[in-house]
Amino acid sequence: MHDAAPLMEMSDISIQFGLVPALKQVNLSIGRHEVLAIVGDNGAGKSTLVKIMSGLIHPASGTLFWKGKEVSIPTIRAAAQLGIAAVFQSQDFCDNLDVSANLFLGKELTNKHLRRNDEAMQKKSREILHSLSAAIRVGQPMSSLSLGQKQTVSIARTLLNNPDLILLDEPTSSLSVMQTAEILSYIKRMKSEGRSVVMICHDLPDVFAVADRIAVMRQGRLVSALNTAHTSYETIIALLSGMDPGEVMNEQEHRDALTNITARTQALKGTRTLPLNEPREQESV
Ligand SMILES: Nc1ncnc2c1ncn2[C@@H]1O[C@H](COP(=O)(O)OP(=O)(O)OP(=O)(O)O)[C@@H](O)[C@H]1O
Repeated sequence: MHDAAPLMEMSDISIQFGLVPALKQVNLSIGRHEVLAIVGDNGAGKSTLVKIMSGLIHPASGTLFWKGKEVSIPTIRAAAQLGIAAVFQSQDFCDNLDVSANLFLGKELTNKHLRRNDEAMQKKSREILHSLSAAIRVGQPMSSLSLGQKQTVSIARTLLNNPDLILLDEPTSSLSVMQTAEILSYIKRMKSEGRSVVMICHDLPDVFAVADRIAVMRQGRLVSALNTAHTSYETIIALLSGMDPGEVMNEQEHRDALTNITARTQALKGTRTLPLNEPREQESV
């Protein structure tokens, strides 16, 4: 494994559902300690891409690298073993159980007599919620939680295995302004703990509030992946609406986007070390 390699690299990833090409030769890297937002219209391929990262579906072609090493991610369990955890939109909770029991749903801790160890689960749940600064009591019934608090529990669940990469599918959709602010603060906190986060998001203010880079997808292609600090709402909207990257990017964006692919390939082969903050483009068309 190469410490300087990106956390994950997706190279030439394609997949088709029947006659529908959902992803077409997508090249995308996820840096260490990076928040990457994926934006795009309905059907652009965002969820499919994230499902491939999470082991839910498998690409028809292309290669995945994890910390510089080629991997396949055939199952969610394989993803978890690598250090990848995901929150998808439909989360199953048991409303009759408390927060701690829901956090450990399907992964219950047991004592030496193989009985469920509620005390240990509550202790760990408290630690995780505290690490997020979430104001939720572990003994609270799930049914008493707001939508935002349920989303918090979903995110807390991902932290059980101490993952390096957390995948969030529209984590702020349907949330109030305050709830959204809370979820965004958790994303920042996870990054500050050294994790990387990939989030699919339709809301550009949320994207600009937390993302280090923004990957724009359209019709199964990655149009561009831009440093948030060097781009604007106008550029992202223009890319989303189908304009050519060359037409809408400013000089700095161009510089980011043109960082040469050879360096990236050399880094993958271990022959050159890319600094972590160096943009890893061309992650585009
Ligand atoms: N299981 C599937 N079977 C058939 N077609 C699928 C399947 N999953 C996705 N697709 C198709 O693949 C394309 C990409 O879908 P995907 O869900 O990845 O897009 P998306 O960008 O996440 O869209 P949305 O924002 O609406 O969730 C779409 O045309 C979609 O209809």
